[in-house]
Amino acid sequence: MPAPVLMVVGTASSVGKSTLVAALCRLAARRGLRVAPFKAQNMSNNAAVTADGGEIARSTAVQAAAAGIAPTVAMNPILIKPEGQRRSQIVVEGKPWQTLAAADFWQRKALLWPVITRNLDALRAEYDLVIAEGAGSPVELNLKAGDLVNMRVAVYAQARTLLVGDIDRGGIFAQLLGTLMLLEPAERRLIEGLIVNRFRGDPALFVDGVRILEERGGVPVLGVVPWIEDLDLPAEDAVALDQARPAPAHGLVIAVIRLPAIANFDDFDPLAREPGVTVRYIDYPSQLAGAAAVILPGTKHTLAARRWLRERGFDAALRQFTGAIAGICGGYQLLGERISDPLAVEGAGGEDDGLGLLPVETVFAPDKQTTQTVAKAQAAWAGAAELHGYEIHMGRSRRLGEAQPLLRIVRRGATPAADDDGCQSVDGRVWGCYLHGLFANDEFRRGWLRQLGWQPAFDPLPQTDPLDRLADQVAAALGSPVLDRLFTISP
Ligand SMILES: NC(=O)CC[C@H](N)C(=O)O
Repeated sequence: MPAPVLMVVGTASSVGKSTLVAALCRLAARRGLRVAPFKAQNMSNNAAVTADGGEIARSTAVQAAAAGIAPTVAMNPILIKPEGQRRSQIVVEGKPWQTLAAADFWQRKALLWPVITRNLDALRAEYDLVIAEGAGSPVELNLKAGDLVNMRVAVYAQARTLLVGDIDRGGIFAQLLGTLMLLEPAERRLIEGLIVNRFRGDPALFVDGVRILEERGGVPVLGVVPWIEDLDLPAEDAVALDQARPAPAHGLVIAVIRLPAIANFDDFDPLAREPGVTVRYIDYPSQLAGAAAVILPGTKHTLAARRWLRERGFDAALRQFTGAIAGICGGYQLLGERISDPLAVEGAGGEDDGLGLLPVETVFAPDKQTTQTVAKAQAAWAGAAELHGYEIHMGRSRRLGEAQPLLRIVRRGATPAADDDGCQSVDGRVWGCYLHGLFANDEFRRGWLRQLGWQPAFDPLPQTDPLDRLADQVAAALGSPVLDRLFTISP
């Protein structure tokens, strides 16, 4: 018997589906179930790399961590990575498939349905329970014919389906009842209940709301989940950056330039978590004022980001900036002298000068490098500990002349390596490399921060795993009888 599927769909994107799936994964795992997350298709430039070098959405990797398992490409068989200008790289089962304009993807989508069912079936054969996540709203009526990720998956798996709405953005009745109304009868029958997410204040004040939803909707409200402050999980996509309130500038300020098609910006979450450090996402050179360092993050479209930096006046501003300058992956490529994409691997390709802050040249290759990578830093401040991170890039960079590397790669996946990566200026003030996840390494992160003048005011308190905190809150909101029912695996 294939494992049952529990599915979470939402009334819109960013209503909290991913977080709820992560919470349910942790709660099911706590009950001893072997549980796996699944999202048929995700659109995000925040990616993770699996042990065998496949690329999947970061949010799915977080859900796998919540389930206590290592992520695999089966859990997110299709990942769409937008490059801007309505083009995206389509990653299928962890590897780039094609780079397509939106209209062409729409034409070719149907080819991908067997990929989705094959991977979902495989998870259902391996685990006791699969918790699947939809995308956006399941009733975008104009897009429904091409659906690969919402009710088509629910119907295929006959999934018990939860519909989540976000009360914080308002219109909760229209969100939930409107969505129910627009589902086809065969889809509607799969809806096991509603969840009201992000409720601020006392849920006792919403009892009338619950009654009205149940009367009008004809399905139970399974829980009113409170607004959870500072959850600190990696954001699913760059929408989160637009919603983030500007952080008050106190202590040491690190500016991160919000490049077009910004990728893997959760690289900087560990910096923001340090006491006395503020990470400020910036759009204009004037916002560099007061920053001790500036970071150029990854980007899915390096040459487009290059032009954007020039247009915004960042070239001169970065030359005049006296603090530290760091670049990760696409950001590292941008710091170099030259960027060439002769095969138009990204966008329309072409070539351009880089910012000229590191003696490095980058050429794009048709094959993508995606690996979990272990390295050692070649800078005294960074300490001697092994650094664990991951690489996701099409570009290959080489140092010019006598330039110093930043890292010595010692392992990629299971394979020992002995390559240099990255580059640092002679005075160490400017550096870049390909390793995402670098700042999650404590010795490296704190070493760099100390270089910038940071002195931890106090040792950070050991924190409870945010996934446990999240799971506890969701468990309290849903209650044991509901969870017992949702996690019943034999009919
Ligand atoms: N993750 C990244 O920043 C990727 C950088 C660049 N777009 C490349 O593929 O090489």
